[in-house]
Amino acid sequence: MAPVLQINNLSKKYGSVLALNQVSLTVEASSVYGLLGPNGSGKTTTLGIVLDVLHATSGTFTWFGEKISHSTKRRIGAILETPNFYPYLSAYQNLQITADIKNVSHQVIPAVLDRVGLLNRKDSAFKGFSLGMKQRLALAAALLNNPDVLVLDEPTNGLDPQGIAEVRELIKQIAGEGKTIIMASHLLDEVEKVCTHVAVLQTGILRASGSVSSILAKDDQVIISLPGDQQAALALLPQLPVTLVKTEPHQLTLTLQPGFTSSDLNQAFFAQGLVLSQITVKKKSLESQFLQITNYPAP
Ligand SMILES: Nc1ncnc2c1ncn2[C@@H]1O[C@H](COP(=O)(O)OP(=O)(O)OP(=O)(O)O)[C@@H](O)[C@H]1O
Repeated sequence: MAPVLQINNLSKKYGSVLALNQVSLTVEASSVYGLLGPNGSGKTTTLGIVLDVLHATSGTFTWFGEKISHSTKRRIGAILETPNFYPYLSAYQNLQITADIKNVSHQVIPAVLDRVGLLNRKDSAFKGFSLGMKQRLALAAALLNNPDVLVLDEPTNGLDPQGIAEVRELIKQIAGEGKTIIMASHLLDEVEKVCTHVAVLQTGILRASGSVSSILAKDDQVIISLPGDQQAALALLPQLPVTLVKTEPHQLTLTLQPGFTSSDLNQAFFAQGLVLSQITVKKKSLESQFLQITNYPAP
């Protein structure tokens, strides 16, 4: 099956500013793909190009293996900026207008409002909605034509903690129904909580991409507690695919080479008659990984 979105060597210049520099990435079906990067790194530019709002200076992209067209656009729901709903009209009336623009039957509106948890507020005026409710209505509008993929630019920007939690939960639920989601975010924590895959952009350059878990898994540290003979443990380490990071009384901190798990480590010690009282895997946070990828000084 063709990927949902394939981007090949995309570049974009605004005058002398190179906003995107030869970016390539692949978004597979049913993933929640985060475009992560600081302000000005090219996230919105990337989304604008693939949604046909901006023109690339060079490079190509395909949706579902095809060039963008009316029929591929029908399979994409997007929120690039907070939509301009009419403040005095109700949620339902606003969606009627969007449905007419999208040429979708009004019959789907109650189900879509229910989907985003706003059915009980369908007759309330938009102007009285909280920011989180407004964003959920925007998601409802994007879902009206039952797209295969949702494209969201900073979907929780400006929301309070409750609104953030609501919108994140909703995105996860929508993803759980098999839809692909592509979202730009400058929030590491958000990408870590919501996304399955991530591309890290910095000044228009793709610094890293892959599954969030594979990026997080790099250089995980394992802390082992040894009530017994530490010298025997230290003597065993050179025979194992591990690197010793720190030695403390009754405790060693190690990194494991790919493919060698903490349970393999436990077994290797046990086979030598060394019993570990505790193994703790300390995952490298996405933040420290991100800082390393972008060469920012660690805090
Ligand atoms: N219309 C424009 N004209 C000139 N430069 C632009 C324009 N739009 C974006 N840029 C520049 O292109 C670069 C990438 O901007 P872009 O908005 O894509 O980044 P971003 O990662 O989405 O950032 P943010 O999170 O701040 O929206 C920045 O240097 C920005 O100043």
